[in-house]
Amino acid sequence: MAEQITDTRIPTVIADELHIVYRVNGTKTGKGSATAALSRILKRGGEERGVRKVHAVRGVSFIAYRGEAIGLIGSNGSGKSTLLRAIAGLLPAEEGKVYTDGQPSLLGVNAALMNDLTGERNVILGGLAMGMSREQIRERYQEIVDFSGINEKGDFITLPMRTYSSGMAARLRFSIAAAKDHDVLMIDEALATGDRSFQKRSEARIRELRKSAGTVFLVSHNNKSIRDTCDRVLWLERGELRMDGPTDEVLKEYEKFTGR
Ligand SMILES: Nc1ncnc2c1ncn2[C@@H]1O[C@H](COP(=O)(O)OP(=O)(O)OP(=O)(O)O)[C@@H](O)[C@H]1O
Repeated sequence: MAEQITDTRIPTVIADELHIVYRVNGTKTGKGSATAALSRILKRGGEERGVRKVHAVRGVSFIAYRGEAIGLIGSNGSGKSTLLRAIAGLLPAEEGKVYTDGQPSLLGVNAALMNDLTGERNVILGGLAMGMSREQIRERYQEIVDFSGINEKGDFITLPMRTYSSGMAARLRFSIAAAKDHDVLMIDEALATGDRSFQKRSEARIRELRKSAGTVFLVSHNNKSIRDTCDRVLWLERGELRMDGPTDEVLKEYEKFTGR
C-alpha cells in the first residue's frame, strides 16, 4: 500500500545533488599577460589550458522548510559560502539543481553597500535593493538606525561608511537586511563581527524572522551562536554534506571532529 503523506511543512529551498565548480584563469606561466588572455579567447572547445577548476560543492542535497533556522558549519574552505551564493542564484550549478520559493536574500559581511555614501544613504539604498518602497524605508528608518546602534557613540549615520569600523559596517548591513521580512534570509558570518550585545540583539531578531514564517540560514564558526539560533544544522566538509540533523546532535559530532 502506498505510504500516506503526512508532512505538512512547506519547502522553501530544495538542493538536489548540487555541484558547484569555480574556474580560475591564469594559473599557468604568462598568467596575467595580454597575450595569454588573447590566446585564451582564441582557443575554442575542450578544456582550456591554464584554467584550474575548484570543485567547491559536491553533490549536496537537502530540503529546507518554512519556519526553520538552519546553521551551516564546517572548516575553512568547506563550501559554506559557495552553497549560500548558489542558493541566492549568484553562482550557476555545474550539475544538479536548486529550487527556491520566493527570492532568497543573501546577507554577507561583504554585501555591497557603497562605502563613499553615508550610512543614511546606504539604509535607503539597501532598502530599495531589497524591494522596499521609499515609504516603507522612511517608516522603518529610525528602527534600522537604532537597531544597528551606529549612533550610540555620536552622529555616525551621517558620515560615509568608509569611516566605520568593520564591526559597525557589519552591524548596519545586518540591521538593513533584518528590517524586512524575508522568504529566505541567508546570513554569512554577520554575527561574528558585532560585539556581544549586538550579537544578542541579532539572535533575537533571527528568532523573530523565523516566526514570521521565513527560513533563515546562518553560516558561522561560532558554535554558541548556532546553538542559540538554529534548530537544525548542515555540516559541510570538503564540499560534501557530512551531516544534517538537529543542532545538538550535529554540533556534538562536529566538536569531536574539531577537537573542541
Ligand atoms: N571565487 C572563487 N574562485 C575560485 N575558488 C573559490 C572561490 N571562492 C571560493 N573558492 C574555493 O571554494 C572552496 C569553498 O570555499 P567557500 O568560501 O565556499 O568555503 P567556506 O566554507 O565558506 O569557508 P570559510 O569558513 O573559510 O569562510 C575553497 O576551496 C575555496 O578556495
